Amino acid sequence: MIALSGPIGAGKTTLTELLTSHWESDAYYESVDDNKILPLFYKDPKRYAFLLQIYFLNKRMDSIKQANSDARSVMDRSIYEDSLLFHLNADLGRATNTEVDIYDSLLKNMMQELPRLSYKKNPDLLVHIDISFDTMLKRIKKRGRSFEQIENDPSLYEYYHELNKRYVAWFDNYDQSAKIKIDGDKYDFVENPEARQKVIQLIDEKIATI
Ligand SMILES: Nc1ncnc2c1ncn2[C@@H]1O[C@H](COP(=O)(O)OP(=O)(O)OP(=O)(O)O)[C@@H](O)[C@H]1O
Repeated sequence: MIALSGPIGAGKTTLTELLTSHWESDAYYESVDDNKILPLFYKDPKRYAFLLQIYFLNKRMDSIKQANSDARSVMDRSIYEDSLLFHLNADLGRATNTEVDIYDSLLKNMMQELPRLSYKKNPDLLVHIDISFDTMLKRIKKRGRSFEQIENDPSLYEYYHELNKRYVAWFDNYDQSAKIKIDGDKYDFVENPEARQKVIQLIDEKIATI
């Protein structure tokens, strides 16, 4: 089981498609278009931050349960990034300390590996797509989801900036599985076929060492 991570617009969905078609394995996407809480959250983060996180935890746990049976299944986002996003939101005053404590202990409880459980919840490999803040902004704009646009809400600029910054330490500290970082600025696998081949090769080489 492979989990992808990376900031908004890093290309997680595209890389999930590339890898699963390369390996002929199953992809597990968390659809943004069907998520009814996400636009509400962007409109009123303080009110919906905690509910959104519970929604995501539930969805990601579902994917983990389905994906674990296949060594090459790919999930388009890691459950641990949700925690990064929630803590950022909490630091911005959009969740209370009690909500954060409950969330942290729920995540820990859900992800604890139990010796008698027939399946493992943590991925075999985390593939992190690192992109610069500049690339992140360009991709968000290009994709054009209205609720993500800075033109509609200028405070998102700071939010995205801080999120991009926190991802660096998040990846450095991540220790739930083997991990590999892909330079998404250098290898634009979304647009460039050569970069696609290179990224697949890097990931295949990493898997061979696990
Ligand atoms: N745990 C979370 N808390 C708050 N917002 C979240 C969380 N997870 C995802 N989001 C939001 O959901 C939207 C989709 O994010 P995500 O990075 O999963 O997909 P994406 O941007 O389509 O990724 P990619 O372009 O890399 O395929 C973004 O607006 C992001 O901020």
